[in-house]
Order: sequence, then C-alpha cells, then structure tokens
Amino acid sequence: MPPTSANRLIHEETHFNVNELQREHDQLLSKLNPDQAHIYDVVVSSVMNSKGRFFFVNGHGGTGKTFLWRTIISGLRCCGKIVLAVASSRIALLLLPGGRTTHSCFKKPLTIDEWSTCNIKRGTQLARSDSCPRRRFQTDPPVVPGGTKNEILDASISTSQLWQQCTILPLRINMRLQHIPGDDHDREELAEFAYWILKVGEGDIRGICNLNDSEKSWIKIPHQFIVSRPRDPFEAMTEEIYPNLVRFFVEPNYVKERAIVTLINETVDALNHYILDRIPGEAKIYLSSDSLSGASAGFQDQHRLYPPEILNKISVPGVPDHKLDLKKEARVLTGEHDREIV
Ligand SMILES: Nc1ncnc2c1ncn2[C@@H]1O[C@H](COP(=O)(O)OP(=O)(O)OP(=O)(O)O)[C@@H](O)[C@H]1O
Repeated sequence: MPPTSANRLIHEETHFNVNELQREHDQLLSKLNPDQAHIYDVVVSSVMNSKGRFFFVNGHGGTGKTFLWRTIISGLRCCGKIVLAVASSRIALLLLPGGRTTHSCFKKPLTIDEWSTCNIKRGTQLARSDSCPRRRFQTDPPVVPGGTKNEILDASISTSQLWQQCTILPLRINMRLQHIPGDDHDREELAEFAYWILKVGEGDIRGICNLNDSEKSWIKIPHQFIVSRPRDPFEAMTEEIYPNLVRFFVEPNYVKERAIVTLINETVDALNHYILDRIPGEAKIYLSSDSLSGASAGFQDQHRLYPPEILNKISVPGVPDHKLDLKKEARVLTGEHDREIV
C-alpha cells in the first residue's frame, strides 16, 4: 500500500536496503582514521544510549567530515534509527545520502526572526546530521547580505546560546591530501596549497591594507597559487578541474565530483558559457516567460512600470536567468526530484 502523506517521511527514512547499507557502513567504518573513529564512537554511543547531545565537528576542508557523516548515517540507519541528514543549501546535499534542506525538513520559515520555531517535537529522539556552511569556523563565515564584519560574526553559530551545550570534536588529518591521484610533485603542490589555506583560516597570514582601507583585511596570494597571465584563466581552470571534458562530460560522477567556486554570480555565468561552448553539439536557447504575479498587490500601472523586458533582466540566486543555454547531455542543476538532485 502506498504510504500516506502523514507517514511518508517515516516510510522514506526506514525503507533502506539494509544489506547494502550494512556493507557500505562496514567498508567505511574499517577505513576511519583515529580522529574519525573517536567521533564515530562518541556520536553513535550518544544516540544508542539516548543521551541527546549536540556535537560540532570542526575540521578544515578535506579532513573527512563528509566521509564521517556517511559512516555515522549508514551505521544508525542499519540499526533502524531515523537520521535526518540536512544541509542549508541544495549544493551541500549532493554530499549527504538521503539529505534534505533544513527548510524542507523542519518547515523552517523563509524569514527568520527571534520568534521563529521549527517543527521538532519536545521529547523526540532526533538524530540529525547537519552539513551547513557554518560548520567551519575558518573557511565559510555565514552570509549576511550587506552585513558588517560584526553582524557576520554575530550570526555565526559560536555566538548562539546553544553553543554552551555543544561538544566540539576536532578532525585534524587532511585525508584529501592522502588520496591525490598523480605524482609526488602534484601531491606536494596540493599539500603546500592546503597548508597555506589552513594558515589563512587560522589568521596566521599577515594582513595588509589596500588603498584607503583602515583595516588590514587583505592578504597577498603567493604567486605560485595564481593562474598566471597571459594564459586565459578560464581555459587554465577548466583544463585543471575538468580534464578531458569532451570525453567525460556525459559521466554523472565526473561532473558531480568537480566544481569551480567563484566569488560572484557573473563569473559563474561566464564560466558556464565557456564550458558549455567546449561541449560538442549545438546549444539550444530557452527563454523564461516572465510576468508580474496576479497576487502581487501593486498599483494600477505596475505592468507598465515592470514590463517583461525589465523582469527578464532580474538575476537572483536560486532562480535561473531569463536565458538558458542547454546542450544535449550537458548537466544542469535544477532542483530535487524524489530526493535526488536533478
Ligand atoms: N578515512 C578515510 N579513508 C579513506 N578516504 C577518506 C577517509 N576520510 C576521507 N577520505 C577521502 O578524503 C577526501 C576528503 O574527505 P571529505 O570530502 O569527507 O572531507 P570534508 O572534510 O568533508 O571536505 P570539505 O570540507 O572540503 O567538503 C574524500 O575523497 C574522501 O573520500
């Protein structure tokens, strides 16, 4: 019998292929390094003994946080526990098995104020794995649109009242560096970069002032980490991150395992165009059909003030632009279907 909407979530969270999950868990568990194994023991025993604790795993990029989540999640699910794996952004969900956004899972209101609540009932045993950008002190400060430095610091998790209750568990070994394909030279280069990034995060790189800035809030990036001119930076980045693109772009895992992170959306668009141009085949252009919502309580002439040409130019995060270039087999991130990112 198909599950009703009331028990759909429980159905989804308890109907796993246990044998497959057990195999995955045993394999992951056998590989954990000592830091990961310690955290695994602490978290799993807390859940098994119904202690209900709040943990924060602190480790810089590549220290195996996602690997650890997967081990803990599969271990608890094998024992019939419900684990709500949530992330604050869709893109982070790619890494969490059976993950949801926090907004969708806890029915979090879009606009949050001090009176906002989530749909978590008192007394329930909530095993939750949260992979959010705020998890790391060093690399990802929370995004506060237009916020000052103090507002950004105020929004970070460590200023929350809950922080007093939190057990901080460190991960220190950079596992990504141990599994770099390539030769010793590649490994050394990456290790040097990882070490430098770590020092940036820990505030150990001397800041400098730029022009009229009163604060020393800039740092100098060593020349060996910069894509040097006259080489086209897009070409250099694409070749580095997407080697043999033309051959492999049809493989879902090839695309899923790679990303280029940029500071602003315009660069994302330019890079997307650059990479799409490299993919064989003819691009097809799709245009959105924008109009003002009938529900918007505006004034009489609002349609003249906001004609489609103006609406077409609006570019906001999370909503595709008016013009979308697509090619056959090119991957596009559009949303969630059946808990899979499509
Ligand atoms: N114990 C382990 N044994 C083998 N490989 C591991 C182990 N832990 C992590 N890895 C591998 O190391 C790499 C980095 O791990 P992972 O993605 O979990 O790190 P992370 O801390 O989540 O990184 P980031 O913060 O950058 O997302 C991955 O390729 C992962 O498969």
